[in-house]
Amino acid sequence: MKVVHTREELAQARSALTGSVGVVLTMGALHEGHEALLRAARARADHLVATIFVNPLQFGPNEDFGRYPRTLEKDLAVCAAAGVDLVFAPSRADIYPDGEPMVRVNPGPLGEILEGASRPGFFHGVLTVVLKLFQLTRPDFSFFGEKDYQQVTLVRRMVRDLDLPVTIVAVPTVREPDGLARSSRNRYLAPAERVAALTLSAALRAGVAAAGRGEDAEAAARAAFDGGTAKLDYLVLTDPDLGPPPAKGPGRLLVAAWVGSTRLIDNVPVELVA
Ligand SMILES: Nc1ncnc2c1ncn2[C@@H]1O[C@H](COP(=O)(O)OP(=O)(O)OP(=O)(O)O)[C@@H](O)[C@H]1O
Ligand SMILES: CC(C)(CO)[C@@H](O)C(=O)[O-]
Ligand code: BAL
Repeated sequence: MKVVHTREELAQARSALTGSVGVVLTMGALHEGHEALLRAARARADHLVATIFVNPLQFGPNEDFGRYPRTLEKDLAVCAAAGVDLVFAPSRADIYPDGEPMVRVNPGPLGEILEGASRPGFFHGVLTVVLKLFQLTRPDFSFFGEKDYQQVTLVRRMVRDLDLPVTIVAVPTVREPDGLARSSRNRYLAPAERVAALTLSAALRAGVAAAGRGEDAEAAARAAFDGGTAKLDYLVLTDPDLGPPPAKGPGRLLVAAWVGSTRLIDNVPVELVA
């Protein structure tokens, strides 16, 4: 496995890769969710590239950019075990040599709802760095987790609207045995918060069960959300493209909540029966 840090080193290493290239973009602190993306990519492409970069552009001024876990040595061991051929772990100056970019990707109206409403500018920052990392790594395939459902929805939309030559593959959410969606931010949780965090996935399960009985999935999920020490940000039923929910057919149930000072998100597919 080759590890490169600068865009020049990356360009050289990338041009040596012949055949198809699958890229997994991460912010590091790798866990089993990332490993699932790496496995899916390994199975689909001739070469596997992973990027590790905590993108300052997608963090708000009061968010956790400073304390976001940075565990490069461990991450490299995970990548090596997963069969990664090339890791790109750039510095801030490598990605943003002129400081903050003046030109950014505008995610449009879907970028202003849900995560975008709670984290203003978040999807401008995400899509801008995703586009830059696509330009630098030139993937045939790129793999994103459904845990960040709005993110993969917007990345697909960017690829379509801007004619990017890459196929986006969404990978189902990997969970802890008790249902909590794996996330790098779970490590912020104190033991009591770790218990409280279970209310996100429990609420979603209640919504899915209610939908199966022909009941209101969103109302049931809200009723099941235990606001003990968790504070609900949003809990919304949509269609698979994040539009208004259909009366019948596939939908998506999405939740975000604060558990102490940690903000967690989760979502599930839900089949609506009229
Ligand atoms: N539990 C999971 N299952 C599947 N994919 C995941 C999971 N967690 C993260 N991913 C995916 O891994 C990629 C990199 O995500 P990132 O490095 O931000 O990890 P994260 O655990 O989502 O961290 P954060 O705590 O910032 O949400 C994204 O495509 C993300 O959706
Ligand atoms: C896609 C991404 C790597 C862009 O910084 C990030 O948002 C993430 O890790 O999900
Ligand atoms: N996992 C999405 C990136 C973020 O929350 O900043």
